[in-house]
Amino acid sequence: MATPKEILNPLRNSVSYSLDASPTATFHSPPATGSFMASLAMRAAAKQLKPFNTEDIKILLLENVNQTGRDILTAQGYQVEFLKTSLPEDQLIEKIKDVHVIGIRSKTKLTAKVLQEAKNLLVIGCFCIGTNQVDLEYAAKQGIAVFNSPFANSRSVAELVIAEIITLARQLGDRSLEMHRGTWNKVSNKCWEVRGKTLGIVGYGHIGSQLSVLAEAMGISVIYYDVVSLMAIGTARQVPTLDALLDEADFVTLHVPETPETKNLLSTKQFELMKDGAYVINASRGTVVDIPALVKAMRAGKIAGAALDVFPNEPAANGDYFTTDLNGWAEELRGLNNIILTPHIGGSTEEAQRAIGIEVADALVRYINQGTTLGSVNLPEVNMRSITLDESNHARIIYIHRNVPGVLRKVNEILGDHNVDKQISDSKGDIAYLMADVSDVRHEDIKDIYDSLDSLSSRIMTRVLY
Ligand SMILES: NC(=O)c1ccc[n+]([C@@H]2O[C@H](COP(=O)([O-])OP(=O)(O)OC[C@H]3O[C@@H](n4cnc5c(N)ncnc54)[C@H](O)[C@@H]3O)[C@@H](O)[C@H]2O)c1
Ligand SMILES: O=C(O)CC[C@@H](O)C(=O)O
Repeated sequence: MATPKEILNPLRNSVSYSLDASPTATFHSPPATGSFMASLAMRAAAKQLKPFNTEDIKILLLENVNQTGRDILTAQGYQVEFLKTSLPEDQLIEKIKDVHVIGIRSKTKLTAKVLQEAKNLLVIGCFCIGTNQVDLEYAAKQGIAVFNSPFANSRSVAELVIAEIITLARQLGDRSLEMHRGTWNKVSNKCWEVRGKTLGIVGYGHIGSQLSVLAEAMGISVIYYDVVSLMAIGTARQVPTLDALLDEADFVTLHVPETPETKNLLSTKQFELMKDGAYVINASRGTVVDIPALVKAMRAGKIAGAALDVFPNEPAANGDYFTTDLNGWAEELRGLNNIILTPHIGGSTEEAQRAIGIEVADALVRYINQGTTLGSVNLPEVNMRSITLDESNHARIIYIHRNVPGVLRKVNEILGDHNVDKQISDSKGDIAYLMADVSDVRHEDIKDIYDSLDSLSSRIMTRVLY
């Protein structure tokens, strides 16, 4: 009968080999820890190997990523450094140099300049919806996967916008401020019910469509404009152009991504096209509204109120000032009536942040441990069933490469001497992602395979998991 030590050996053995060339090259299973019975129970329950040395994985989490995400990552045995704020570029460059994983939210700018310093970086987790803060193309060219949480905070944003629609229609912000200052000002002039009014939603995606349902429940008519043709929910109606929406809507709310096309989507011309006394809500990205033009339109009485949750330049941390140093028009904005200014809190609820923490951390673990790219926003989505504990001499080869002719032939020449159990390859633009599970491989074989793949001219990143 096998001794406890022998039973655990297959896991332990896999720790003994590593390549010096690159920390991204080879990962292997963690040593078994804890009592024998506990380890045995774990083995029996676990279906998947964790094919790498977890202690080697360094993760930097910025911007107060939720505890749920931190717990999942630390439970894997990764070295997790956690900071509540984002970092200025020079400090970010210093920190990113030796980490394998970085977790951010909307404020950390991962530009090409920053990413080119990240020599060990495997994967970026955006613990939010937006990925505009990351140079996705550059990351893909370096073989760095990017994951986000595409809809875990959509409902929170939609609920905030509902609150803002009523708050603006009833001038609640101003009344509350007056009371805080000791002034009683009971007015009904230009205060409205929302029932029977028209909400114009620009961008009918996850958030826009949620909002549509909530708004209709309050007796609001919904129209929407989107660059793609989308099925209307309830009695909402798609309109063919932004101008058509602006012409009809009492409230205009923006739910588009930050792209070159959405920059200043609402500017002087668009405000002129809107109904007199209409309202503007922006909880998408700060660049989507031309704020100086909004200030003018509000001063002229054309726009009766606005709610802004996002700004072109946002402070790095709580407690930082929101001043003209950051955005030249900050004082003018603050001086307006019936304007709600919030510090990018659309997705900031306990529910959303917990769900995002779990979703993104799980995606990171899957990618680190198994190479699965399902849900990646910049690499082709490739998934294969996990290597199981019964398959102790198997290795998973991951070869991220330039999508040029002849690569698969060369890869298969290298893998040809081995038993390839499964193989899958997919491409996205110039980048291709190949995953192959090879059985009956010895440590020497793994090194040969790694070295041979890594020397191909098409190589972007090679990883071997076992
Ligand atoms: N304030 C916050 O805290 C917060 C929270 C979550 C998301 N957001 C922002 O909201 C944006 C929208 O989120 P989502 O989950 O609904 O995204 P989504 O991708 O589900 O929907 C976006 C929609 O916008 C449409 N679109 C793109 N360009 C357009 C254009 N030029 N004109 C009209 N429509 C256009 C798309 O076709 C899509 O249907 C995100 O990109 C993010 O920047 C902000
Ligand atoms: O939490 C954040 O920082 C970003 C929230 C939101 O803008 C998103 O993109 O999900």
